[in-house]
Amino acid sequence: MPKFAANLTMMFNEVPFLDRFEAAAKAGFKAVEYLWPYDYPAEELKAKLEKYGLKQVLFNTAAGDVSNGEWGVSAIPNREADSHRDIDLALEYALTLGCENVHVMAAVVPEGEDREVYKQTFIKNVQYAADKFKPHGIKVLLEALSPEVKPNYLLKSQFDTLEIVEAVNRDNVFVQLDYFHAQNVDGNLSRLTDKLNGKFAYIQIASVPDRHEPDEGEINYEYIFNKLDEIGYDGYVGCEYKPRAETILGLGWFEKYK
Ligand SMILES: O=C(O)[C@H](O)C(=O)CO
Ligand SMILES: [Mg+2]
Repeated sequence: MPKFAANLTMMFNEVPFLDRFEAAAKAGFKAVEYLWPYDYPAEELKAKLEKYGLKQVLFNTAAGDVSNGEWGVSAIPNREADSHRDIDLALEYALTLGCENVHVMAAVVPEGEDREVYKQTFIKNVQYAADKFKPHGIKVLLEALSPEVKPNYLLKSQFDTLEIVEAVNRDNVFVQLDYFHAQNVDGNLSRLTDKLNGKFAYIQIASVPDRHEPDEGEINYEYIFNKLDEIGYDGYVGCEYKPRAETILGLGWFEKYK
């Protein structure tokens, strides 16, 4: 049976971020993910995790200058210093929070820029992250994002991500398989899961097309969860969805997995 993590960036928005740890624990979650921890001292977040008996299972490297269209810097040429600074900071937070997975964000490739240069830049920076994280048992996760969510992001298809994972050639680098993006871009989720088996170490879920709870839309998540059990997937499943209404009202799907 999958192990679920509440995404505190997208869920429980009824309360301020620091109160979402309690809300997630009260709702029955034992693990949490969120996009970025950097607005808070790591020790403050660690105290929340300990108080509510939660495991931190994922967060991202910094997004960069979002107001200027950035969504990750580790694939941007001539920004290696920023990338390594973000990776080092992520390592500090991961060690304090006891988090074993860090999603190293790539970058948006502006129109007219050479995607190949961005790709080669990303490979080198991911190797840096992998080598820094390895001694601490921390995995590097790489994720493709659908153009609907993030136009011109370097990684679009799950196979773009797999190509980078294989080129990086480190044993602690894996695909972060977000079925919402995978359905929007690649489809054929059952066969995709088989093809990526052994190459992914983290899953995220949301309905398609509306990115809500996994009990609606075109993905049969009950079937997917059974498939993950069949292949022996023992990682986490992040609930990276926008609740239709108040979060707790949409958690009926979760009852049987608590
Ligand atoms: O948006 C997503 O699906 C990613 O998981 C993320 O955290 C930032 O793009
Ligand atoms: Mg995701």
